[in-house]
Amino acid sequence: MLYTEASRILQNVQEKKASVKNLVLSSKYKNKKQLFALVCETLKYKPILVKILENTKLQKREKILKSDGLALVLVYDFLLGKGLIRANFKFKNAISKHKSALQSELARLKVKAGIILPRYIRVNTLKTSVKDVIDHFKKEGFLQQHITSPSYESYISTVRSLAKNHFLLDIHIPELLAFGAGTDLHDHVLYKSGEIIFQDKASCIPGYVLAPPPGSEVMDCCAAPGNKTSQLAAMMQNKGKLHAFDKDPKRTATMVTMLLRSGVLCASCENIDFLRCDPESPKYKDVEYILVDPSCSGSGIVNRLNDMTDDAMSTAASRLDGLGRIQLSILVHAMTFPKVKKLVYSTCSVHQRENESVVNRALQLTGDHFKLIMVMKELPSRGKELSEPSNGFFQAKKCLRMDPVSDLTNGFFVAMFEKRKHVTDSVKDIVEQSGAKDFIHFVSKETHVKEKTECLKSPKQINSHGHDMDISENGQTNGRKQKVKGKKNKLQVIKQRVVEKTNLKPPELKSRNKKKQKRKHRPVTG
Ligand SMILES: C[S@@+](CC[C@H](N)C(=O)[O-])C[C@H]1O[C@@H](n2cnc3c(N)ncnc32)[C@H](O)[C@@H]1O
Repeated sequence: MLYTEASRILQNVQEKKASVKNLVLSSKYKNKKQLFALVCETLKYKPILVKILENTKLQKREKILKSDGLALVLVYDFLLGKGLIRANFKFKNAISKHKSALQSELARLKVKAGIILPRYIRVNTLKTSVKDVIDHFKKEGFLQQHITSPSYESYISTVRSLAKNHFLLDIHIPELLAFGAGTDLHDHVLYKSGEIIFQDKASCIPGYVLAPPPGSEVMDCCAAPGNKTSQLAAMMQNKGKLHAFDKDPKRTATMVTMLLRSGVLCASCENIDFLRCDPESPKYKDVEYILVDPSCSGSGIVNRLNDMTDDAMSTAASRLDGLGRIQLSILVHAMTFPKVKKLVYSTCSVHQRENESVVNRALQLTGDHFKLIMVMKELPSRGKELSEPSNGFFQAKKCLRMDPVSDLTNGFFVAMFEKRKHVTDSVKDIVEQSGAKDFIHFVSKETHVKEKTECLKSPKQINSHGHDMDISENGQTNGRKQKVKGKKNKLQVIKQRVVEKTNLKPPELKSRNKKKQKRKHRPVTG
């Protein structure tokens, strides 16, 4: 029923009869969340699924798959979704007979798009040593490869040619091993015991360059599921204090489990919104190192097959601007912690709006209190200059970009800041004067309301309590709709106040400085 219903909806969407949302809501299928997700994901991957169907001639071979919609949803779920666990025998059989043809066609298309990455593992030095792990793999028959010359080209070509049972000790990150693409170590004893951690090379760089020494006090603002947190703890040799925050309760719980398995003892995990965390609190008065790795569009992540899909949603300018606003508030908020001296900002996005633009604005909003530090100058992919940097001194080249084609990692961005030594004013005052504090306050509220609204709009919430709900025409429950309306009104009031006080609409803060200098600051509350 799920697959036939999803197929019917796909067909209707194709014929432009109605929107996915309306078709799902009017469907008789009970689990709207499941149906909505299946249709949306199939649509997202449609271009690659169509190619797979054409090249394997599946529809000609299996009469049951004559309908395009049904073939698409089944192949999607088999290759990229939940693996047809909800399908009946007829459907499962029709697809699994062609398992190897389908899988190799998917792999072939990935290779063609040049997006096959090696399998990177980070050795967890809290539990073992690089030497012991290498010896372990060698004993199991894996072959260690070595680069033939110290050049980056030689390194990349060695990584590119790694076979499944080959591995290389990375030349940049000392605890990192690269294995040939397709090496599956999920059942490996070292993974299960937390001695090795799956972590893309690019994602190891923020922690590596932040390099908190043992005994230091560190903050990981957006920490779950905790890969970078455990790396930071390893660099600190479990000595010192590591505050790990995440606002998502489920992800925080996953992080706690993951950190326990990794032998992390110096971290305290809190399920909180970092924007509501008070920099003046005595709890954080000694924090000197901060990692800011906020939510982003994920457009750099290769496994999502972004290059091969029509993922217009993820790149819509308005969505990127929204993300950029949140990322900027988190970064600037982190900069206001009184003792911070080194700060790293990272995303797995390829968009300037989430990367260089955020860095540029953060520098602007915090006066000359922070300077950009060159991130790993030995790596060739650098930040991209903005066409219109809003201040003169922004040097994008100091930031690092990692690129799937030239660096064999996910697309990634890293910027590093250092607090200037000569500054005497507190960054908090500067941020208040520049209007950024009002802005952060606004974004925090806006995100909160948006999240509530999104929850209501999504079919997930319609069914989430497991009982029939009073679904109105547009799919929202009447009582909950009222509540959101109330929250939205409240947000409008806050926005109005920010606009009145700052004479601009968040996030356009450029002219704020001049105007603010003429007036005395009155912080916005509420
Ligand atoms: C890119 S992920 C972090 C990945 C993590 N650093 C790692 O390496 O495993 C971003 C995380 O930020 C969290 N997040 C987003 N906004 C936040 C906020 N205002 N306060 C705390 N956590 C936040 C999200 O819940 C998400 O888990």
